[in-house]
Amino acid sequence: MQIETGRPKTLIHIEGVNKEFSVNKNKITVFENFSYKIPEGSFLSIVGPSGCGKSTLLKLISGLETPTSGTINFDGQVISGPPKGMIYVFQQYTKSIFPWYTVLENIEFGLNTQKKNISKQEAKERCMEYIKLVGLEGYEDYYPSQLSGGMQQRVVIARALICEPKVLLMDEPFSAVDAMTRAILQELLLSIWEKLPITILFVTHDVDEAVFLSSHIISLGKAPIGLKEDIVVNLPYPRNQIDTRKSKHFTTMQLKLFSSIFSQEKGQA
Ligand SMILES: Nc1ncnc2c1ncn2[C@@H]1O[C@H](COP(=O)(O)OP(=O)(O)OP(=O)(O)O)[C@@H](O)[C@H]1O
Repeated sequence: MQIETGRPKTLIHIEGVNKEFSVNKNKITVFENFSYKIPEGSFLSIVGPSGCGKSTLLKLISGLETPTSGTINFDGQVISGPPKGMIYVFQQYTKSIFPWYTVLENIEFGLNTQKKNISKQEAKERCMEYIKLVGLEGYEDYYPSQLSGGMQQRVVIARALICEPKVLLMDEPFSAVDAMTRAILQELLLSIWEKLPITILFVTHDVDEAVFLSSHIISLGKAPIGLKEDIVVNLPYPRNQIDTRKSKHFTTMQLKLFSSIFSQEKGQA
């Protein structure tokens, strides 16, 4: 990955962003003069107390929300709507896949949004590549209702990846599955990130998950504080759920982030 080969290029540049919402004539300021550079090839997690603006930041980067002022550049272009090369994966996988399509057809749908002129055979081969990548080989003819929650989320991930995005935006993608499935999906996601030339932006409430996955973490303060901590996670890849968690660096970082967010949440409660 880029992050291991010296000085990485900035892929996304957030410059002086202000974001305000108006609700019933009340103004909510989420970001004030927020700036940040996201390195190409990084796995960046965004953490912070509830309501600090994690999802808003992801939506601003994806072009689903517009900054009140300031700019966000992606690959040298100012974002003014959903840019090509970014795909959003939501928490609620059940709402993201088509129940009337099989696994293969769901993934083919992703492919068809990108590549119109490929043969049926070529499309099937490409889909099978991604089905294997997410560990769903043998399930290609199953319908979503015949799969577990974790398997459905794998379908969503494969459908996103087949579009060959430069950036995968994930908003709490594993929060609706049980703890063990989540641990398995975390390892799967890391193995994919290590294989593909992709940058992942990942919103999570779970600092443990953020430390396990990320090369970089930003911790946001209560709105409109914006950036509170900017951390490079110096844990070697490949990581796994047992050895990585045994590391002293893992527990130190996890505790530091947890106490910072917990004290802010407690102050608010
Ligand atoms: N479309 C919107 N209209 C009005 N206010 C909004 C809108 N979207 C977000 N907000 C407000 O912006 C602030 C940040 O919300 P956001 O969802 O980004 O926070 P978050 O850190 O992702 O929260 P959580 O951890 O609880 O999911 C909140 O006060 C929220 O009410």
